[in-house]
Amino acid sequence: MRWAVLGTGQIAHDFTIAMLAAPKEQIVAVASRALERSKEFAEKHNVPKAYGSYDEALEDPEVDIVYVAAATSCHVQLACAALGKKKPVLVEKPAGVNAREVRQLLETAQKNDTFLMEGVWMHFFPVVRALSDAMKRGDIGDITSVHASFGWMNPVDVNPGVEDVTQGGGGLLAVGIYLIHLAMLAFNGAKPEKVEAVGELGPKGGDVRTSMVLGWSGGRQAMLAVSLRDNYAGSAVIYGTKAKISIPFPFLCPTSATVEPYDPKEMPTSISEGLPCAEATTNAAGELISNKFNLINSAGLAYEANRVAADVSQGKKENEHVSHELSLAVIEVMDKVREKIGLCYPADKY
Ligand SMILES: NC(=O)C1=CN([C@@H]2O[C@H](COP(=O)(O)OP(=O)(O)OC[C@H]3O[C@@H](n4cnc5c(N)ncnc54)[C@H](OP(=O)(O)O)[C@@H]3O)[C@@H](O)[C@H]2O)C=CC1
Ligand SMILES: O=C1OC[C@@H](O)[C@H](O)[C@H]1O
Repeated sequence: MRWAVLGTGQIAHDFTIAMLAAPKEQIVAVASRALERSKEFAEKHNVPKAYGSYDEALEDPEVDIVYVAAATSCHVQLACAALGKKKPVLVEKPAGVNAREVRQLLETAQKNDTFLMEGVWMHFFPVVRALSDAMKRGDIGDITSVHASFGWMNPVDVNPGVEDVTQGGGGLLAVGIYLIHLAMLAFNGAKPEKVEAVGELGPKGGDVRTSMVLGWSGGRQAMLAVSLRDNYAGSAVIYGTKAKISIPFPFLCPTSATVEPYDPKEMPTSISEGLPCAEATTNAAGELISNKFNLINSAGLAYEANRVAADVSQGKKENEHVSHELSLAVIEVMDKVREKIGLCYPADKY
């Protein structure tokens, strides 16, 4: 498939590099609000076309599919514009800043009968798929609780965007989303019935530390924490009645996990799967690119891109693991968390 990337930031770079490990996929265009930025990006990554506006990329008949990699605050507008042109869309997480935006996006995809998926790449890691299968088989027993965290010390002066409310920033939407997805995966996709949260807002308005306790029927719980001010462990444990699953850092893009039965007669099982980008992958200039990602394990973005391309080729309109229903359920939980911690986005006013 021929992809256009909208945006030239950290994840746009990482996705473009990761795609070198997806030989059937081609990035044919990159678009930015500023032509000099898309030109620079195109030169660096050997992308044939550079556009100085997002709209130009959407008008390009040689673009089969659009990856919305711009700031969260413009996801809905850009993704709806692409869907309006009948271009299938992979939109970075979160798909929108609130449930109203995500509903609008899902309705636009349905109205245009065009593929849409929110880029919660965690679901496409082979380790996550294997764990999901193990849970469905009952290897862990009945799941009782999930404990997970992710956090880092964001240098706010250098990277204000990630916590800036005007860009849809804040720890909850940036990373808390994965925590909620993991918990819902463990509880077979069910939405929590109770949502409690404590949060702290930073100087750019976004939350910089949020802890959530989610409750499901039968006393099942998830204890989830995100921080942009502390190096949290970034690991996860899923407890069941027969065994526990441990996913080490970085749980949201994992290359390993362990299933440990409580019965001492049973042996623990290790699951591991390396990243798709081969050590020797090079760019057009023959330089090694495998160590040039901005973010951890970004090579795994190829898993997601391959799956999306396969779905689109098969005429699907949504993905089975990150369904429209799941995207909506998770943003509804995040809306409730935001209410508890007093986090508002400009788009909440409309
Ligand atoms: N899946 C994953 O692992 C990750 C996903 N993300 C998600 O990707 C998205 C982008 O994040 P990231 O790449 O880190 O962010 P960056 O700040 O690095 O890049 C964002 C890009 O968005 C474009 N943009 C459009 N409108 C605006 C605006 N009003 N303000 C600022 N930038 C704007 C800019 O491109 P230009 O100026 O060229 O138009 C900019 O380069 C977010 O939604 C984030 O949640 C982020 C990191 C990891
Ligand atoms: O989406 C994300 O996933 C990976 C993290 O390292 C990153 O900061 C976050 O935005």
